[in-house]
Amino acid sequence: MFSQVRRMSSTKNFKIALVQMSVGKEKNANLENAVKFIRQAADNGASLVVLPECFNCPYGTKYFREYSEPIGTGITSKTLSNIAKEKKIFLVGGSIPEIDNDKVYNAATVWNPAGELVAKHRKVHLFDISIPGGITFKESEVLSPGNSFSIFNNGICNIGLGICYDMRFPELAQIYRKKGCDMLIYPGAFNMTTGPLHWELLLRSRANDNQVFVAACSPAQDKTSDYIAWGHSTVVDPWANIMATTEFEETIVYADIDMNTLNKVRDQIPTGKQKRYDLYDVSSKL
Ligand SMILES: NC(=O)CCC(=O)C(=O)O
Repeated sequence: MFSQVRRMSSTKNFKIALVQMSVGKEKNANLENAVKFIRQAADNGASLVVLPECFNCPYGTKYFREYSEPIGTGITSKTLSNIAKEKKIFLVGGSIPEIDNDKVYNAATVWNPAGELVAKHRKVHLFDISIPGGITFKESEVLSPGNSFSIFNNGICNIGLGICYDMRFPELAQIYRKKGCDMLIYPGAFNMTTGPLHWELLLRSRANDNQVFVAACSPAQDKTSDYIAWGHSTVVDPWANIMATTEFEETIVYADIDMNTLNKVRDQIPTGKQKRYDLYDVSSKL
């Protein structure tokens, strides 16, 4: 029922690492910190390394334009490309504020082991919420939304990308599954109001709805920053089990991804084949 975008290898396993790093106001220091953790993750056997949302810039609308840079030619792209090539890994470069034709996007990049850019995702759903006594945030004051789906293949499976608030939209995840994805990755930075309530629930829901692996990577918590991140970088399997997680500290979260897990759940609870597309549909317009 679901199309397959591309299968490249008979290997069925790989190790993923989520770098829950501290992010401060010095862009160069953030880049150096990211590189240090990426090296460590690769040396510990990870072939796919993920950075958090906004890993080179504090998360806040007042910072996005100032820290923005073009993807491809900016210092962050060069740094990520070089380290992916040096360690021969796939690298999901969290997200950064990207500038393009004077518009600013919250954009994730993916680099292959040759250091080539293989995917870019601009956050599709902007984080505009207002919870009195909790949190008010309006990304759309500064950012423009992306308008596309973003899938890459790490030689083992197809992986769909979203950024943080994107995980609240089950349709995006469903379309990725329909397009043949076996894993979803969300660089993200939830907060102390919605994090405790929804972060794990959303990750496990997207995994369970679609029978896919889900990984979400947050910055570490910094109580002195304007925006206090929830942390809790997490990997969930297609049964909705939490495979690996953490709390607030700077650390790396590792998980061994085994595609046999995915085949088992899809055989044993075959919801993918039981959809009633004669009654309903969720479809991509692209
Ligand atoms: N950076 C974000 O998109 C935050 C999303 C969030 O906290 C939420 O509750 O959703």
